[in-house]
Amino acid sequence: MSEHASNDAASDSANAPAENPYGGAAKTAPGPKRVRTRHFQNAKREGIKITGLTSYDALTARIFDEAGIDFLLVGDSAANNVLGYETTLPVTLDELIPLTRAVAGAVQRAFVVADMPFGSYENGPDEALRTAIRFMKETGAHAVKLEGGERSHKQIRRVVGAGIPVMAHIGYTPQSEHGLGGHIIQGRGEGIKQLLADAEAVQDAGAFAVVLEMVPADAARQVTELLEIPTISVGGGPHCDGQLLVWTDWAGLTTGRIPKFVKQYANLAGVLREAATEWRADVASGAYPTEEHSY
Ligand SMILES: Nc1nc(=O)c2c([nH]1)NC[C@@H]1CN(c3ccc(C(=O)N[C@@H](CCC(=O)O)C(=O)O)cc3)CN21
Ligand SMILES: CC(C)C(=O)C(=O)O
Ligand SMILES: [Mg+2]
Repeated sequence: MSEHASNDAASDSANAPAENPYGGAAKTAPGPKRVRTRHFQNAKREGIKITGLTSYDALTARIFDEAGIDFLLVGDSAANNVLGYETTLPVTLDELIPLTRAVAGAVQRAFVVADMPFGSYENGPDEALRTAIRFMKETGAHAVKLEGGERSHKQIRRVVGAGIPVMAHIGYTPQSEHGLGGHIIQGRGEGIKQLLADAEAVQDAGAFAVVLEMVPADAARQVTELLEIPTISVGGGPHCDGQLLVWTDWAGLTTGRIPKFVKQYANLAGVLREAATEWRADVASGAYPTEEHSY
């Protein structure tokens, strides 16, 4: 939703651009003052790319908001990236609520999406609405996201019917890793039929946007052309209406294996490791603290 090329960040050095004395990118992003669901629709119509990053805390939320990222997803990927679980399956609604509140409380412009965790909506529309209401009441998020296409149609419809915007998520759905048999690309070959059916289903149910995770670029292009609502790619190639990445992968903070679809825009793990090593040495040698850091 910015007029700027989406890879502006790549050309910025780690140092702050001159225009902002506080560091970081421009304080005022182009486009709307506060992003709303209609801006997602407008962006698709006008061919302006939508940008999203995950965020799990107030500090990163403020930075990404200032940089003009259009939406922040408080992903259940906090399971991996904050809480240290192997998969997203164990994380609970009670664990995600405080993280979501931190993000929603820190933004001025970005649209905040709360990711419904495994076990908080599959039982049916009543459970889905109960979960969505808790997120909206207790966190200040602007929308919820849940996984599944045809299988989640009733849940999406009920939540949307209560006035809560829903971002859908089809293709590879990490909460069903074991059902899908691993981290497997979806929508390949005959799989395109299910992907298109899922896409139609979530649009029909009233979702305002849909995440396409780990699907071939051509399949994502077909979905994007088929739907009126915007498609958001996470490993769905360049033809989608928007792009989303897990911030810790994108910023090089994740130290394990990262998916092939990620492009790293920084090396935070390296920066922090170096800083910690230097600080440890300074404390050992007495170089820190000096008088200027003492009372
Ligand atoms: N740090 C992190 N990044 C993510 O993208 C992410 C999470 N955590 N947690 C929740 C889900 C899980 N996701 C994943 C997890 C693994 C792969 C993966 O291993 N992909 C391989 C194999 C692809 C293939 O089948 O060939 C890859 O190289 O992309 C992809 C997405 C996406 N989400
Ligand atoms: C990978 C994205 C789409 C997600 O659902 C998450 O971060 O939890
Ligand atoms: Mg998720």
